[in-house]
Amino acid sequence: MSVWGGPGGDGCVSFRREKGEPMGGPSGGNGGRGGHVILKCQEGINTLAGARERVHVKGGKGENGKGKSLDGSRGRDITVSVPLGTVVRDFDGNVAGELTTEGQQMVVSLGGRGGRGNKSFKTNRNKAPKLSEKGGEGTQRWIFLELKLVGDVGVVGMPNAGKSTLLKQVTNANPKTADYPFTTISPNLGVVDLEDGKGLVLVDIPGLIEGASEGKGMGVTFLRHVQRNKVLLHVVDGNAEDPVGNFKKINRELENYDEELGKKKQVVCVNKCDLFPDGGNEIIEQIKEAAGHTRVLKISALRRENVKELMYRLKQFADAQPDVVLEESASPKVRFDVDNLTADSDDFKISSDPSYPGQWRVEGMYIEEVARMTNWDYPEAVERFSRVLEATGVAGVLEDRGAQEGDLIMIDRFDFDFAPSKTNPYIPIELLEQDAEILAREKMRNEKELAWGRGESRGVGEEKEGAGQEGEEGAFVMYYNLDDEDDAGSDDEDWEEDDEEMKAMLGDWSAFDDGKGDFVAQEGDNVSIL
Ligand SMILES: Nc1nc2c(ncn2[C@@H]2O[C@H](COP(=O)(O)OP(=O)(O)OP(=O)(O)O)[C@@H](O)[C@H]2O)c(=O)[nH]1
Ligand SMILES: [Mg+2]
Repeated sequence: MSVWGGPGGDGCVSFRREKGEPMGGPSGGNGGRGGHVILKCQEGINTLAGARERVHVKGGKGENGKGKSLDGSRGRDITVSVPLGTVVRDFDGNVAGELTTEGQQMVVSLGGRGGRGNKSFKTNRNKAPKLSEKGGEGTQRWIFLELKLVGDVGVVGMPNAGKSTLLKQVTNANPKTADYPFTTISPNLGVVDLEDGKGLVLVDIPGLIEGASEGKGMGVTFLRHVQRNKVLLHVVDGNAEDPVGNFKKINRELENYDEELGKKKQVVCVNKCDLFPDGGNEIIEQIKEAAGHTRVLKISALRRENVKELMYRLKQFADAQPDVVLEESASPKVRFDVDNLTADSDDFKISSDPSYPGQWRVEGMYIEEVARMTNWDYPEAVERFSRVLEATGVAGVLEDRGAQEGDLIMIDRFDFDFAPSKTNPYIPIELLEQDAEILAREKMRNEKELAWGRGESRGVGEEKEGAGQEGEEGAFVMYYNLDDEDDAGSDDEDWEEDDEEMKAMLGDWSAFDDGKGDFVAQEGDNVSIL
């Protein structure tokens, strides 16, 4: 399944315009974050079929920020319901986690961050910032879902031994049974209702043959399903040519597949005893000897002989065994809920090819994401990006490696000229701290949201791809509010006092004006940017 977090909404650049206050403060709202893609564990779903139908799942787009300091709303989270026991892996097969309890959620793809609007860039140094960020892209990845059947007892044995027949007779399941090997091609789960109200969950898997642990037959793919069962029920066809030999073969395969599986406690039933001329006692004795224990019972699955007795003994035995904790599920190897901006900003790589002098490729999750979120239409944003290059140390390393002014720098899909002397590194550390603060806040909010089980009310029926609220195109919004008295001076009170200073700072802002403003930058105007 390809999962793709929705893109974040773009931040907006706007300034308040009000009667008597032609130049209000910056009021461009932040874009909303894109919708996450979330897997949610739900009882009552028994297969991954629903999830499998959905090859591409994409979170909703965050709404763009608007004028009047209005932040865009968040893109819609998309929740995909999965059954209990779903294991989630990345493209390379690394386990990212496992969903085992009702309501448990896992973010498999984060929505992109909302871009900051210009109000967020306002500082004492720059009270009229003319830049905003673009919304971040959501992470896209392929994930693989696999259902680990969670049962008490794994039923193993040769093909045609009667495993499915037994399941059919004692549980609510109705698997196919037939007089040929490999009738069962995928695992079946059945619950035995024992009279005292307790249930016993049996997992019936396809028959195993010699060499199964090396991939022969079809059993090997299913052996991992029984790895977590507390107990194995080994079904032996007592009517086969060599029941004891078969019994040993299966045990060898289990052991070869996984040492732990080989050691797992077994209960053995010798099936089809209705066909034994001598009642099968001899076979029972031989198997007890081969097994090294006495948990061996003869039954006839078809005639339900001794079957109830077997189930009670199984239940008793299973209850006495400790729960199985598989190492794999205990420690996920990859995480899906981290985004690029929470990556370490110092973690970047610079490469150059001697046959292309003057060209440098900079790679790093953090710096690439900042580049993608930079709105290159705003000179201030470009300037800001240069400063991020300095603050993260990228510019310094480039210089150390011999990069010259005018060299081509490539970051993600962006190319630009290296201009070390042009950038103006005011307090670059503050710049990163400001970013770090925003990120930390956002992260906390996300975590809280997920902890509260946001989206719990969303049913399966709503799992369509959400369009989200599509934001307006373009991040540039001029907001004129000449008549609205109520708003006057509501947020940016300090603005009035600084009016003259502002005019000077605004530089060429009037170029964007529709004629109502009358500020024209003069040579020598102090234009400060952060
Ligand atoms: N006479 C007799 N036949 C049985 C008994 N149990 C199962 N069978 C028959 O054995 C055949 C195989 O049974 P299945 O339950 O399909 O065997 P399986 O172990 O699930 O086989 P695979 O799914 O191929 O691994 C069927 O024709 C059953 O009717 C029994 O106790 N007595
Ligand atoms: Mg079967």
